Amino acid sequence: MLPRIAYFGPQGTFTEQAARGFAADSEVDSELLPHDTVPAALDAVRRGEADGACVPVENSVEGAVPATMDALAEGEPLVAVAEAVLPVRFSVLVRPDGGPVRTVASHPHALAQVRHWLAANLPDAAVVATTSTSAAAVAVLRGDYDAAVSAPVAVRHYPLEVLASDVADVSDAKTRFLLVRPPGVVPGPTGRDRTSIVVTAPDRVGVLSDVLTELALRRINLTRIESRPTKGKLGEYRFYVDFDGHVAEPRVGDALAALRRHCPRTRFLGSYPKAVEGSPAPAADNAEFVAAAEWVARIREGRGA
Ligand SMILES: O=C(O)C(=O)C[C@]1(C(=O)O)C=C[C@@H](O)C=C1
Repeated sequence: MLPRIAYFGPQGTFTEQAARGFAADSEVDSELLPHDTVPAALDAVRRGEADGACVPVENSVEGAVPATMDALAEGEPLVAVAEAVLPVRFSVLVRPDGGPVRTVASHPHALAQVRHWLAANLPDAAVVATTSTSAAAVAVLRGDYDAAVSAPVAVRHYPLEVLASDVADVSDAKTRFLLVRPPGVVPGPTGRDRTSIVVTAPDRVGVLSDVLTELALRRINLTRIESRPTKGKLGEYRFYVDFDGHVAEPRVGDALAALRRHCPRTRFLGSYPKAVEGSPAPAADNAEFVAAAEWVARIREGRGA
């Protein structure tokens, strides 16, 4: 399906592992194309140089990945067709000939997940942010820094030594990744799907409440809501909303139409199978919505009341 998958690299990131999982599920052999930033991976798809891109969206400890949120809300639309959730535990990598660790580098999300470990084990090391966990490993190899907080697989790609493994302040931390591609036919519902949208709320009283009410009225379970500034006017926000269900389901379609009436700048970011079971599958009471829509259709056609 997706012969070329761009991902947030370089090689050895958690995102590469997620991309490998998506590639393994694909019916065709996929080539994986590393990019140094999330926007670069997404732009490769927009330019037609890749058929899809794998990007991180949120981490259970540090929250949303802003680079991904912004890049999905802006530019040519892309839609998610699959998600993956990976456990996140880190290795601290050093050069084999390295001396004392005075600097330690990683992606800000990774550093935030090992803050306590660093304070306890490398209290004197200066902490430096890099574009990704693997970019930190590359920089250590180059001699720019002394240690990298990386994905455990990074040591297979770079000739570094493991100073510490299984490092994580929160032992069951997880990161969620999306596989996105240009808009096309939405994969069919599976009965345990998630829909993602981004809504730019007009500046009027109660608009966010209207958005949430449209979902609640249709008994649609909200799984995430995040806000980010639009970067235009101060005080103008986008809301990233994830909920259970698939655009093909009548009540989800109804809700999306209602949201679009409240907020004309609503962007569909995809309906895709959930990677983790959580809230109850929404398929159970879809029947009510289908039956009610059929009742209205019969009235309109003069076949009932
Ligand atoms: O740098 C990486 O290895 C990534 O895949 C990025 C990322 C993130 O953006 O959250 C992914 C998982 C970890 O939580 C830390 C970093």
